[in-house]
Amino acid sequence: MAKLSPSLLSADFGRLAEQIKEVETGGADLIHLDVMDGHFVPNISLGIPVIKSLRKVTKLPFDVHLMIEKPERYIEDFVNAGADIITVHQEVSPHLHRTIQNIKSYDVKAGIAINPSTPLENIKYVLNDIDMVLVMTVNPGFGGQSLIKEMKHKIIELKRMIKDKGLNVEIEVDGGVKLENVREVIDWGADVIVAGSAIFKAEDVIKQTKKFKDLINR
Ligand SMILES: O=C(CO)[C@@H](O)[C@H](O)COP(=O)(O)O
Repeated sequence: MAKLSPSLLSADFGRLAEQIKEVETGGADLIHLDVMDGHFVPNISLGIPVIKSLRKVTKLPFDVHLMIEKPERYIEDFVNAGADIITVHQEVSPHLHRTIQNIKSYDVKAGIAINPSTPLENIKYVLNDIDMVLVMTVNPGFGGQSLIKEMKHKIIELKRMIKDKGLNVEIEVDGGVKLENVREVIDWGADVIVAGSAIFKAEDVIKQTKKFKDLINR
């Protein structure tokens, strides 16, 4: 069964604790935290102290997506802040294998994120070492964009690669996932669904999270 990881990027930043409780009540499986540095992506979001404070609010796993340059410098800080999964971008990690080893040395799950234009070839030789691939289905940096249709083929191909190698690697799909297309995205091969604006911009966040869960479990 696929899991739901609501992205706090579209939440009300003045009520983050409350909004986490709402998606938890609605049945969220993880909490997706987007960290942006204004360099790798043209936006700045939240960082280590915010994650540390939010860690007291819930026991749900923290799925931390680092959209930052030189992520290897901050792995220990994010572990100490309470991350359960740390995902770094392939595009900013020339020593990706070393960074993965570093994440795993803390007993935390390691994910690799790839931008829409990044080929699967770039992660082929580290697939054995990771727990998750985060496929960006929008250009990273902002919530509320539309899913890039071509990513369907990437997700299907990645699923086949993982299956052929007999690996236990999850595919997380991030960007433009709505109630209208979540079933389709799961059919392509998604194991973890990230949804930001489709959840937090809804009038009733608890009800909307439940709707996502119902569709995912169908
Ligand atoms: O990483 C990102 C954006 O860079 C995402 O996690 C977004 O926050 C997803 O938002 P929606 O497309 O679901 O609104």
